[in-house]
Amino acid sequence: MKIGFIGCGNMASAMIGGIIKNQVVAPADILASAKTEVSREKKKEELGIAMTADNREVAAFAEVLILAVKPFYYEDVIKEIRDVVADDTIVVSIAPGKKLTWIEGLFEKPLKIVRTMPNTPALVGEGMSCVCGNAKCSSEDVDTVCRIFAGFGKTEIVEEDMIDVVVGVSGSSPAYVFMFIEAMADAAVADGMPRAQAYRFAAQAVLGSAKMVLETGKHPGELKDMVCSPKGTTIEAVRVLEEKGLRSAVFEAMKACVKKGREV
Ligand SMILES: NC(=O)C1=CN([C@@H]2O[C@H](COP(=O)(O)OP(=O)(O)OC[C@H]3O[C@@H](n4cnc5c(N)ncnc54)[C@H](O)[C@@H]3O)[C@@H](O)[C@H]2O)C=CC1
Ligand SMILES: O=C(O)[C@@H]1CCC=N1
Repeated sequence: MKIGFIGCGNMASAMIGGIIKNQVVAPADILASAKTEVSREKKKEELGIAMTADNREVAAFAEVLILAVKPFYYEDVIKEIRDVVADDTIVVSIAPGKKLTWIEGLFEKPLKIVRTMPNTPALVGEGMSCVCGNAKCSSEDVDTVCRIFAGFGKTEIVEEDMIDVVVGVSGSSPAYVFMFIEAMADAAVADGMPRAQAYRFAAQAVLGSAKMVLETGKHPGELKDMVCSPKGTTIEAVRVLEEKGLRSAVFEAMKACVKKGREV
């Protein structure tokens, strides 16, 4: 299977890294485009794939074509490539807000379009993404995209409306989690821990906690209660987090994120 990426920024690089590491396809079966010679050389070296300046070359090469530019470039890119995209190519969007009908309309011919929402932990094989195909896609086409995305993490099929929510809960959420890790590490540094060690402790605590949610099936509140010893240290931290509005801050942040995605 030939996979093409139009644009090779943060998200495409994370996906390509995961695809290669997990041997979903060989590096020779991936072609990506980038605008500048400097970034083409950098990505060639970093990812070991072929790079081109020509989006139309990528579009003609790909059996699965991933549009990995910012949402506001979608219109120009689709207009540039639409006459070289073969009728049976699976076109994959990773952009928030750009609806299947809008993308279909721009191609001006019936095509298989799949909307997805990945996240950057794809780079380490721990991505979370969703997938939603248009009416032209068979279940095999959707499976093909799921297989690619499963190469760099977990993936679930959703209804299109749910993609806006996925943007908030997994597409963008690594940023909030990194902020949380950074904040915990800052506090540890303030108490005397060397910074590199503080990142290791904070990040491993987040990783282990996430695994407990996924692997025990217990309610997060129950897992929290298991950490809070009576008259102990943790309940003091919980009290302050509630007082400072952690839950409300996360809730409001995600509402703003999802709203922005709907407006794109
Ligand atoms: N960064 C993330 O965590 C996630 C990003 N996304 C989506 O992925 C897409 C890409 O986002 P990022 O990788 O973060 O952005 P980015 O800015 O890192 O990468 C986009 C790349 O596209 C290139 N580009 C722009 N116009 C181009 C053109 N006409 N032809 C070829 N290349 C062109 C840019 O030079 C840049 O390298 C966006 O639609 C974004 O919403 C989705 C989920 C997560
Ligand atoms: O910030 C953004 O717009 C993209 C979409 C989801 C994560 N990053």
